Amino acid sequence: MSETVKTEKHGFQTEVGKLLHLVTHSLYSNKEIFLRELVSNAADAADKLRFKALSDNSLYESDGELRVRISVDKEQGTITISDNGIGMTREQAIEHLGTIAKSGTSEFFGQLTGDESKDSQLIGQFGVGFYSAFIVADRVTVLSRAAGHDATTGVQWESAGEGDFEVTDIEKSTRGTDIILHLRDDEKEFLDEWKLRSIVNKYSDHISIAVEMWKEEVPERDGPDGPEGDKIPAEPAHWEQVNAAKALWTREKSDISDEEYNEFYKHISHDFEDALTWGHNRVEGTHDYTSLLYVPKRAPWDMWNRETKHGLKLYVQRVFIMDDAEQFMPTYLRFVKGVLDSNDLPLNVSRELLQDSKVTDAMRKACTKRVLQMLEKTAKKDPEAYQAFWKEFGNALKEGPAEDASNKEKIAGLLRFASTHNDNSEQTVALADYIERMKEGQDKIYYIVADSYNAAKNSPHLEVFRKKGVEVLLMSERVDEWLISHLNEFDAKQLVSVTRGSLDLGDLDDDADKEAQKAIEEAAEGLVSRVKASLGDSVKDVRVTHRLTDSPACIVTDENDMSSQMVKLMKAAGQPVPEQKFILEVNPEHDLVKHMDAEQAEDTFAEWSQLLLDQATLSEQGALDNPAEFVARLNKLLLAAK
Ligand SMILES: Nc1ncnc2c1ncn2[C@@H]1O[C@H](COP(=O)(O)OP(=O)(O)OP(=O)(O)O)[C@@H](O)[C@H]1O
Repeated sequence: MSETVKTEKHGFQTEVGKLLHLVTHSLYSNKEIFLRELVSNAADAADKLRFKALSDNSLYESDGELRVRISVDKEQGTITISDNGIGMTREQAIEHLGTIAKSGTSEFFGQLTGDESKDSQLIGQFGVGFYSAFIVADRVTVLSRAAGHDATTGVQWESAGEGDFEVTDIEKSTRGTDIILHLRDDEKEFLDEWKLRSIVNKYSDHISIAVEMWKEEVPERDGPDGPEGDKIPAEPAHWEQVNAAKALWTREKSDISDEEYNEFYKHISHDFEDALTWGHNRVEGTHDYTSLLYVPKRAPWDMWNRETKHGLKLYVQRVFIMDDAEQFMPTYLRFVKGVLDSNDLPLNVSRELLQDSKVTDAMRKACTKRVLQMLEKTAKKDPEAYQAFWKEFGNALKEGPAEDASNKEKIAGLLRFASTHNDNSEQTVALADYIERMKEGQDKIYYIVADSYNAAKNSPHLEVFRKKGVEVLLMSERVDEWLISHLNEFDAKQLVSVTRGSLDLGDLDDDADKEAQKAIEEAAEGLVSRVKASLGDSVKDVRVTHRLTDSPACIVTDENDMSSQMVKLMKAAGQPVPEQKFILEVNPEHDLVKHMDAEQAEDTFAEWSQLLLDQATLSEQGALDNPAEFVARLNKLLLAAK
């Protein structure tokens, strides 16, 4: 019976096609990373096998020495990266090498601009993995056989990196995967063994499995005493280990260079850029573990995608257990990458077991603290780098006070805001900076939350603060209202909204100020009760303002009511919200209010009152329930004033 070799053609998932196009057209400035990516995959395949073999030792097939081998064939113009890791079945090869499993992939491709330099940076954040092979190869052949499967179940996967790939059944006696790169004509420089060796050294030293390269036979040679002396014996051709093959985190901190830390970071994160900062710690005592945690420079493209996996790489006694162990990092620090190697957890630990383990809790607390300390250190030592971090990750950190009450004060110390102090939209002001600049007699931190930076900056509520030279934090991100509802104080100073409740400037107002306010209030009693009578139920209250100097009126949220920003957020989330009523504050010193006060006809006075309320609502909320009615009323009063 003749054997049938089943060959099938498959189209790539659309996104893979796009990714391949970008890989071949945008990544030419950093070609050598293909080796890092493929060796990384080989090391991952070894890790996965080691993990599976914990419960089924036969998977090693009496070959437990896991390694990656790199060889070149100058005549064929190929480089082969060969591992004896977990391998792939035919179905796995089709799925893993023909589709991208990450959620949100199509959104990612939607972000691409067509501008090659911008896009190549984006791909860096996306991670190209296996497809980086096509940077240097115009054809890639993958031969694989899954551990524990029969030699006849091997698969050959082949593609020229365009629309499709071909898979064929093959026999493969050895377990694992060979990736054969048929180099493009202009990439033949990578056939040079010394070049290849130096790239492997650069990228693979910290990888825990051996990376080996073929060393040709060295014939017998003369020794130091020349042709008459002893000969140096011939060295037969052999596979030579070219990396240290010691997991980086198991080494002494003092022996590891920044470059090595960064290479390892790129290995675990697939980032193209160096990390911003990292912390490497060995903990002994009640718990015994090593953590190596990195803060990236740039936010991943899918940081705001709820389904994105995040978390640390978990090892137990140096055996890889799982990727994306999210139990060790709170969500607001989801951008942290790294490795955790525990000596306390059992080797058969599962995600479920991690969920309610005391060991997990302790490590999570400690890792969270470490990251916050790393950030504090960066903020202190390198404010510029911290500012760059804040731009990328600030909005994630702002989720911290709500999620992690025990570290609230620490997180608050790391927050940065725009403020009236520098009067620009850059978020650079720390709460500690604010406190340092507080006025004599000031005991509170004042802030405003509005829909946009401009709305916050120009809000009438700031008038009195500007007049007195008191700084106000300007907040306008969606997450700010959420943040501020969980952050009531910092360094024992209360955080107070300038648009809420009655304004209490405490000792910022001196006795003369208070006297003057009292006099104005008394003089305006009649005016206030007229406005109250004409607006009736549409407001919660009417009173004389102490916040305004230039505007005629403003609306204020009552102390215990939900802020208007929060109402908007809840509405947007489809949640039921109570009807909102505001307190109208009027400024009797303003000419418009004086003019209105002098109006004898009650119905015209009522029109003015409504106009005042609408104006104040507009400048606070940016919209009115019935804008046409407002315009009609305004026109009527303008015409009457002719
Ligand atoms: N040498 C290999 N041995 C076994 N499986 C492999 C090997 N190389 C790739 N794969 C499989 O192909 C999948 C896709 O690889 P690829 O490098 O594109 O992405 P990834 O490693 O999953 O993701 P990322 O690179 O972003 O971490 C891998 O997840 C793995 O399942």
